Amino acid sequence: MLRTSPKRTPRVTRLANRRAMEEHFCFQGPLLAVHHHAETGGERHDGVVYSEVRRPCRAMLLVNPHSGKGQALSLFTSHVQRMLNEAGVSYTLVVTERQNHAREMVREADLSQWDALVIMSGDGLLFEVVNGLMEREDWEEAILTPLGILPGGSGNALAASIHHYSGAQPVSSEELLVSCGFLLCKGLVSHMDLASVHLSSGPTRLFSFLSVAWGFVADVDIESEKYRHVGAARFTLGTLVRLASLRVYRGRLAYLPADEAEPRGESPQNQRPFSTFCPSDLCRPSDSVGQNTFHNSCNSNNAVRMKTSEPVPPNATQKGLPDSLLVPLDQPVPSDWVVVPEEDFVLMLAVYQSHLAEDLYAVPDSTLNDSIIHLMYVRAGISRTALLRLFLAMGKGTHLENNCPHLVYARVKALRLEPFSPKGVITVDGEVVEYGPIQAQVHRGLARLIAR
Ligand SMILES: Nc1ncnc2c1ncn2[C@@H]1O[C@H](COP(=O)(O)OP(=O)(O)OP(=O)(O)O)[C@@H](O)[C@H]1O
Repeated sequence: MLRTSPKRTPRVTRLANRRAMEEHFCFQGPLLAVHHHAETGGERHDGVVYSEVRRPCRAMLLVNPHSGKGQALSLFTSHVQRMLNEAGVSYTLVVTERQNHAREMVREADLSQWDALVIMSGDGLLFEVVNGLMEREDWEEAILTPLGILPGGSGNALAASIHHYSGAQPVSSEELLVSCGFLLCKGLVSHMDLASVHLSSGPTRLFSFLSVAWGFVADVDIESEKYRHVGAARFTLGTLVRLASLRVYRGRLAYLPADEAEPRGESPQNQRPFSTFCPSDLCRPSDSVGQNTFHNSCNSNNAVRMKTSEPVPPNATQKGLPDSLLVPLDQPVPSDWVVVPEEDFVLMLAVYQSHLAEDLYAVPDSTLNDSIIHLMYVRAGISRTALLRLFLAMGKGTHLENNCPHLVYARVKALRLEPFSPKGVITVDGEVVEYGPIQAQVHRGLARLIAR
C-alpha cells in the first residue's frame, strides 16, 4: 500500500495541533472535562447523554515492544503516561514477550479485575486480544470489556479510524497517539462491529475488527514487513516494489448485498444470541446512538441477559455466536448471494473501518457499528499507472469518486472468496491466515471500544 512518509512536524505546529485537539475535545486541561461530568452524567453538544467513567479506573495496558519501529514503550512513556495519570486511569503494564502472549493472557484473565483492556501497538495485538476474548467460555460477557487502542504500530488503522470518527482533522504519528490518549481519558465507549471469519480448515473461527485482504494489498502488507525499520513508509516501498511485478490472482468471489440481507431478519437485535443490557440506561447498547460510556457495570455480573429468538445456525456444531448468513464452505452460497462474474483480480479488500492505515482512507463513510462490510475489488487489466493513481486517491479518500472502471465497490453483509491461484496471501486484520477458501459475516456492535 502506498503511504507517504510521515514528516516530523515542527514543535510550534505540534503544540498548535495539541491545543486544537484539546479544544476539540473540550479539554481546557485533561482533568477538567473528566471531572466535569463525574458521577452525574452529562450531555454532549450533539445531544448524546452519557455518564462518566468510574474513577479510578483499572486498565490492563498491553504493549508490544516490537511493534512499529520498536518504540511503543518509549512513546507511551513520553506521550500518554502522564495524561492517563492525570485522568485517574490506573493501569497495569504488560509488555508482551512473544506472539499470542496477549491472546493467551486475556483468554485466562480474571476480567472482573479490569475496567478496560488497552492496547498500545499496531492492529495485530488488538486482533490477538479480540480473539482471546472470543475464545473464552464466557465470551458473551468477555467481549463487552471496553477495549482501548493507542497507536504504536506501523499501520494503526483502528487508531486512525477512531480519530476520524471523532471528527478531528487528520493527524499522524505522535499527534495521533495524543489524540487516542485523549479519547481514552474521555472514556466514552462505542459498540464496534466484528466479522466472524471462517477458514477451510476446521471449525475454529477468527473474529476481525478491520479487514480481510487478498491480492495486492495483502501482498504489500506482508512483503513490506522487511522494511519495518522505516516505519510507516514501509507500505510506500512495498507498494512500489509490488507495482513493478504486478500479479493477477484467480478466484471466485461472492457476497450477500447489504440491502438483500435486511429482509432475512438480520436486524441488529437478532444477530446475537443474547442481548446484554446494563442496568443503567446510560450504558444500554443503542443502534441509533451506538455509544455509551465506559462504565464498569456493563462488564459486571449485574448485567441482565435476555435471550432473543435466533435463527438456527447453519452449522449446528458451531459453538457460540451463530453465523446465520453463512453456509458451510463446502456448500454453494445461498441463492440470494451475488456471484461476481470476474475470476481474475488484482485485489480484493473487505474493510469495516474508515482507515486501512494512518494515511489510507479506505471507506470515507464507514462508521464503527454500521453493520456493513465495505467490499472493494480491482479487476485484472488495470494498468500500473491507474493502480498507483487509485492508491494515491485512497490517501485522500477519493478513490471511490474517481470512476475507475476496474474498481468495484459493494456494501455487503457477508462474503466468500475461493482462490484458484495455487499460491497467495490472505490477511485478516493485517495478519496472515491460511491460504484457501474463506468466508465472513458481520456482527453488529459485538465488541466495545473506547472511542469518540
Ligand atoms: N513481544 C512480541 N514479540 C514478537 N511478536 C509479537 C510480540 N507481541 C505481539 N507480537 C505480534 O507481532 C505482530 C505485529 O504486531 P502489531 O500488529 O501490533 O504491530 P505492527 O505490525 O507494527 O503494527 P501494524 O499492524 O499497525 O502495522 C502481531 O502478529 C502480534 O501478535
